[in-house]
Amino acid sequence: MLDISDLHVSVDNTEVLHDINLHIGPGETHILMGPNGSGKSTLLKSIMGFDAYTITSGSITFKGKDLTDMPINERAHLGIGMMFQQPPAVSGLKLGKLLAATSHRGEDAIEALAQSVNMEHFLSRDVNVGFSGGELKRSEVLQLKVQQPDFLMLDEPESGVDLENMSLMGKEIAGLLEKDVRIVNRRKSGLIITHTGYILDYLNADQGHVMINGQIRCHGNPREILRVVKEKGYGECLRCKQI
Ligand SMILES: Nc1ncnc2c1ncn2[C@@H]1O[C@H](COP(=O)(O)OP(=O)(O)OP(=O)(O)O)[C@@H](O)[C@H]1O
Repeated sequence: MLDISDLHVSVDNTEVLHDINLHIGPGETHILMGPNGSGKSTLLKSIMGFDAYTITSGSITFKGKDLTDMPINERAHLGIGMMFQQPPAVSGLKLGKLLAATSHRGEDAIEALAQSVNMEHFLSRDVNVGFSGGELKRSEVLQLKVQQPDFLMLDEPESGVDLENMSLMGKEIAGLLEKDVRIVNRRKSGLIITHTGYILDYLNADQGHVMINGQIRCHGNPREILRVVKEKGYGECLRCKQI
């Protein structure tokens, strides 16, 4: 589904990502870990196609199509969706209007989806304006439920979410990734950035990757990576090729 080859990305003329290679097949969920400032969000935003992130060499291919010169809206149309670490607030635009404008769903269908994540009272509020940390994340999940992307990128879905809401979020994200569908029939894929690994309590991930200083330095079993990082820190990921 997603193929990244020899990717180099610059921000403000400074190279942030160096020689990234990543393959995510249909139905697979991958976890991305790494220290603060190592380039994880930069990778997600480069895949989404934000202007500030310049691909200086290498390629990103999604469903066989080269994304390099494709605008964000076309990438979203092709099936890429993203939950931001810090979603932007949009004054003057109601959440309900945004959801109606970005989908073919009617008011009743949007209301039902909003109820499923306890967000029905937020449809008449400006997008993300004054939302609490947990409300922001539920708003992002709601937008993804409306979009139903084939490839989900989640940037720290656990941050700012209380335990009760984490359970709701975890189950919703597992649903978006079709974890209830048999693996041979599952088509939805995901790439999830996590520092804590709490999301792994709600869904199985197939692969884990560790990014350090703009390079993916380690691949392996996500839970094993989490255990080693908790016990020994990211330095261990530089010492071993494969956890
Ligand atoms: N728009 C930008 N302008 C300048 N520098 C940027 C920009 N975006 C990212 N960077 C820099 O690129 C580096 C990687 O940032 P990024 O947000 O990708 O890290 P991260 O691994 O997601 O970190 P964290 O775990 O703290 O969220 C950082 O040094 C950051 O300051």
